[in-house]
Amino acid sequence: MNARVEISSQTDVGEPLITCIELGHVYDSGRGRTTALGSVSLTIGRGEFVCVLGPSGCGKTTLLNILAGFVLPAKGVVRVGGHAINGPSSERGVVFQDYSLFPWLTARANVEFGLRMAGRAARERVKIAHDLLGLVDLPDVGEKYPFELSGGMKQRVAIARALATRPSLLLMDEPFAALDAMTRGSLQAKLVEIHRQEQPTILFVTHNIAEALVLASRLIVMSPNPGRIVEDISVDLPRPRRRTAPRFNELYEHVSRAIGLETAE
Ligand SMILES: Nc1ncnc2c1ncn2[C@@H]1O[C@H](COP(=O)(O)OP(=O)(O)OP(=O)(O)O)[C@@H](O)[C@H]1O
Repeated sequence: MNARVEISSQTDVGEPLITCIELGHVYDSGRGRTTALGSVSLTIGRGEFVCVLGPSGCGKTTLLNILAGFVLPAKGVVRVGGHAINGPSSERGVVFQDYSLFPWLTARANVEFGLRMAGRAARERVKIAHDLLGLVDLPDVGEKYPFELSGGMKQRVAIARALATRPSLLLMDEPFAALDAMTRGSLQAKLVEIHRQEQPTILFVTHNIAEALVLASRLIVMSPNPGRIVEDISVDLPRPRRRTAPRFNELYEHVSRAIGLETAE
């Protein structure tokens, strides 16, 4: 039976933090041009937790990299906090899938890195790193190097590092994709808790529909050729989210269809 599912779209985002107007990007590799983003218009409010979903190649990472300041868009307008993006900034914390910690620095020095770049005093850096390593449940690993940490621990340190400068925006590109299911579940719960406590705006790219439904208050579903937004869904599930709840499954099925998946993951 294919029951009709009521889906509410996001309408009121409160005070906007991110504004994209007809954002487009084309990669020209010399061997051909790829339109990674067609025309993306999007407003994200302060404090929202937004997951971006969509099949491979629909432009999720490109959108994230534009917001991070790593990629200059070919056309359109993009503003964060009312300002145009000119490059990377400590206002925007970034966490990638592959941990991307500096291997020659201890966990504590990794967390302190952005603060050091910003010229913050040593005593203040030590205190912030200590507090953030506590927040991600790693109070005792400060003097360890990345090679001494598990994948889940490294990703916790990467989250602590991204939070150190208290960015208004946290950009996360499949940060838990390489982790086993148990570690992934515990980091999802940790991130929900961090969002509740610190209230950063989070833009989180994932392929995993269940993960998006556990985390986000809003889902942006994208489609490829060219990359564009096809659905903007308000996640009306109470917290803590239960994967067995009928509404969870309804939304799961709806998003699967929007992405073009026939079967559940
Ligand atoms: N540096 C690049 N040079 C040329 N083409 C690129 C480059 N980066 C991405 N592309 C192309 O742009 C399109 C969008 O890529 P993007 O990585 O943004 O998609 P995605 O949705 O994040 O994919 P995935 O889920 O597989 O990570 C794809 O067709 C990709 O091949």
